[in-house]
Amino acid sequence: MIEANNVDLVYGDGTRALKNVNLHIGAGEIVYITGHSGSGKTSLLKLLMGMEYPTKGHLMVMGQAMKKEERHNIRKLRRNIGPVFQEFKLIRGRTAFENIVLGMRFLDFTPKEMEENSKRALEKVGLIHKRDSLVDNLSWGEGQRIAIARAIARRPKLILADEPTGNLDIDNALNIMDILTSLRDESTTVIITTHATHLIKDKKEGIFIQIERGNIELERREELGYE
Ligand SMILES: Nc1ncnc2c1ncn2[C@@H]1O[C@H](COP(=O)(O)OP(=O)(O)OP(=O)(O)O)[C@@H](O)[C@H]1O
Repeated sequence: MIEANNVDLVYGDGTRALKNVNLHIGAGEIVYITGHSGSGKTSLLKLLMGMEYPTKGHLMVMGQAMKKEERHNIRKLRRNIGPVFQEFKLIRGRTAFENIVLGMRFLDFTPKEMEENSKRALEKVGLIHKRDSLVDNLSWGEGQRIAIARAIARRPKLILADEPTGNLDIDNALNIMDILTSLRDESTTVIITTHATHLIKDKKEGIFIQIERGNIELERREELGYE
């Protein structure tokens, strides 16, 4: 699913945001990335989405080489990626349902599939009762859950969530974490960044990656034994 070999990311002003990153992440994994503010978490997700390109090294995402010359193909690859970023940019003046459907446009879904996928996504985030509410009237936490619904309704193979719990209170934050963790299945990989390590301390399976100053300092893989 993701193969990074000796990847560096240097921004235009010379900031070396990622240094020698090596990563091997398979399909159906759950990955938690932690690190202090400015450590490089968002930069890593930007590389995985093709919003930035490696300055050095090789990066493959779902079989696609992530480099500038491949821009056209990377645009197609994005159809299989569900981003959940902190500024979740819901479209005001529209309902929760409309926002989710708008996230599926241009993706070859039939109207019936759009309807069914949106309904399933709203159920998954526990907000089916807000289907016809204007997003303007939702709480911040509800808005974030609609943003997750919008990302998953497209049935992406890779979900990238950047600080998805923002400044939510602990109960809401844990709820969002649980929803995101539950999206992982055999074919769907979920990657979540957070600076709030207490939100993942009870997670018993997954790949735990710690980034500091652009370096991957620690990588731990935990598998849950099935009885
Ligand atoms: N477009 C840019 N141009 C120059 N430097 C940048 C750019 N974006 C990020 N940086 C720098 O790269 C480094 C890593 O930033 P990044 O946003 O990836 O960190 P982060 O771990 O996501 O931080 P936070 O938790 O605060 O969001 C920081 O030093 C940041 O200032």
